[in-house]
Amino acid sequence: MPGMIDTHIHAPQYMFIGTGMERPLLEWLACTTFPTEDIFLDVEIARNIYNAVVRRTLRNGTTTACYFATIHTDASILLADIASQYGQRAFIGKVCMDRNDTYEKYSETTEESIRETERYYKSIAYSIYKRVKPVITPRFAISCSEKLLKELGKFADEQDLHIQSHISESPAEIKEVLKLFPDYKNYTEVYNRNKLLTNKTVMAHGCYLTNKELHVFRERGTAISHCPNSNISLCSGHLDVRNALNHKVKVGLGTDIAGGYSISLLDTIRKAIETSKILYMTENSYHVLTYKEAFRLATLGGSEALSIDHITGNFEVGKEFDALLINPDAKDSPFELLSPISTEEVLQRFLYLGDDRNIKAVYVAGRCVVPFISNN
Ligand SMILES: Nc1nc2[nH]cnc2c(=O)[nH]1
Ligand SMILES: [Zn+2]
Repeated sequence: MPGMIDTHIHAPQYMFIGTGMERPLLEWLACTTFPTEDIFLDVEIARNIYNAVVRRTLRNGTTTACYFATIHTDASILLADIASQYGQRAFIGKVCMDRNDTYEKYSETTEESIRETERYYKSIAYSIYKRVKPVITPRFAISCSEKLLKELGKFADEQDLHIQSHISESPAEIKEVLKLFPDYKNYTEVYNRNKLLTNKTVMAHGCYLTNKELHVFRERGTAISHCPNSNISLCSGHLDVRNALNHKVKVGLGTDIAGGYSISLLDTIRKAIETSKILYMTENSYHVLTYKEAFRLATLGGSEALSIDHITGNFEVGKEFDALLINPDAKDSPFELLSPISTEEVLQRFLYLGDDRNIKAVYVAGRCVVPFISNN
């Protein structure tokens, strides 16, 4: 099958995956996330965690990952180096934040953030990495001044770069954004007026976007990364994917490690279907996401979200070969194939029950990357 695409994952947060999800978003950021990310100033800690996260994502069939790193430029460059060594297709952002009232230690000055983003960009863009690209990464509106947003939007525009951030994830977050940006009519406008919504932008979550805001997303060609595990784990809300798709907004899937606790896009597929079933239970006219639609979101949908659907996402002739070799009958498989079943049923069973034990090999651009090619 085609390789899967994680359109939103925080590499440093792999350090505390599966723990600390008792608090809602803003408290979770202040108490768990910022203190952990802060220690990535130490590149040896970063090396250890980044090696582990790249290996684990690849083994689970993530051929393309769109990563947030931390505010630290050198550790972010190291993540790019590790992804490249293992042969993963990756978009990697040095995180920008010049405002952090909840954990002041973990922030930059506006000038530092801009200067370091340029240094980071140059280091990746002029490197030998063929399939690792830099992403302009304002963390979210709460952690950025208007000046920083404007400068980052300008820089992304000048260099024609990818952009990633978070939007409308939780009610408390939205309330804070509207308080900090009183001259803007909604959250979407904060990014749009600062040139941060383009057809190379991926915004995570979007649970509370209004139809008017979705319309702007459609007009700009901006994508949403649907992160259902995280949305549930942090009690943030639900994205109505059907409505986003009906508005012709590009949608991909994201694990959002470690707001989400599973690194596997198979889990994200399941949670996306389950979220849509929850919405159906409150509104019977709702059309539940089918497993085929969720499979598409994890593959071609992700490539559309990242504007790389001319390169990857399915097996169309002319694209690069990003693929998984699945063995549904693996010796230690988590499911059986007892009665004769159709290929579609095998796929469905793998999507619902399979895991990395069924993924025998992973290819990126025709090169076998699992079993691993790097022995870091
Ligand atoms: N889920 C999630 N939302 C955020 N909003 C700003 N930063 C983050 C983050 O690290 N994770
Ligand atoms: Zn996130």
